[in-house]
Amino acid sequence: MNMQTAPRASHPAGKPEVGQPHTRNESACHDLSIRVRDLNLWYGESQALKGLDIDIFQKNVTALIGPSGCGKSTFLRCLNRMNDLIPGVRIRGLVEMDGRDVNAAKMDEVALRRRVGMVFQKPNPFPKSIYENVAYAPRMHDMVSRKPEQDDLVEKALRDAGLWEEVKDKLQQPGTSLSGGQQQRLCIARAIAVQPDVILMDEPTSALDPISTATIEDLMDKLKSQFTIITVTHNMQQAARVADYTAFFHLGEIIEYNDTKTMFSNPATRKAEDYITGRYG
Ligand SMILES: Nc1ncnc2c1ncn2[C@@H]1O[C@H](COP(=O)(O)OP(=O)(O)OP(=O)(O)O)[C@@H](O)[C@H]1O
Repeated sequence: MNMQTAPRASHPAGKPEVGQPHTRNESACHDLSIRVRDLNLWYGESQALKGLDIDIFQKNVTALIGPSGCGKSTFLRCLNRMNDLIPGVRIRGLVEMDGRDVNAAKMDEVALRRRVGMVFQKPNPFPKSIYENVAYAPRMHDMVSRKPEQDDLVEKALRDAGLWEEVKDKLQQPGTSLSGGQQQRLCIARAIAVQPDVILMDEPTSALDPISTATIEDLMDKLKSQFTIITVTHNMQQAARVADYTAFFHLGEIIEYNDTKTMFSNPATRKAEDYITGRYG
């Protein structure tokens, strides 16, 4: 890992105050993908995110960990404005992607969601063929005009998602006819087909068997050369295996954020240590 790109604690001398996130040195931000400052979110009267500060780096895997209900999925949805679809949600604070305010009135939400793909816990292919699952969005975004171009794009996305060899002879079969692990790779192919900058993954392997899980983890490792990946996981071994950086959430706050190796070998806060070692949550 390039240490210049590693997140540094805002308190490099030692342990930060509990509740005070580590954030990266702002002077070296050439590889920054997402910058979040003082992000707060309320569902009605209930505050789910409290003053989040975090920098997320391009072409790395960042894992979001923490006990159930601490705000990981809510935070993920702030990055592609999916919370806008939930009635009663109020958001205050800054989310910048490549220097542009995601919540600005002039931000085109459709364009934003093209740049920020999402993969969910439960594989959710469209009720269409394998081919159409991948081809649909690029066509909608006018990324392809001719059929051969579209065929190439579908093949590339399926290859990049590690699924091509398994489906190349049955592209017209329904996406739902695949196994759960294959469906999840199809959803990843669908997400990457529009060439996003960022892929959000919300517990992408929690519905999968260990072999499919390992396949997706290997895939994440490969895909990070092309995409910035942010993943929510309850599986500590998975975070340790796949993530370059890890953020520990607790009760709507980011308590600790660091490179994964440091987070798992030498957590700076007691809460993160207790969670990682299974003494909490
Ligand atoms: N649509 C919603 N309406 C109201 N409250 C919500 C909504 N979604 C989430 N919440 C609340 O916001 C808080 C954070 O939830 P969130 O789903 O973001 O946590 P999480 O860390 O992803 O949890 P889990 O690990 O169980 O998926 C919880 O208290 C939850 O009940």
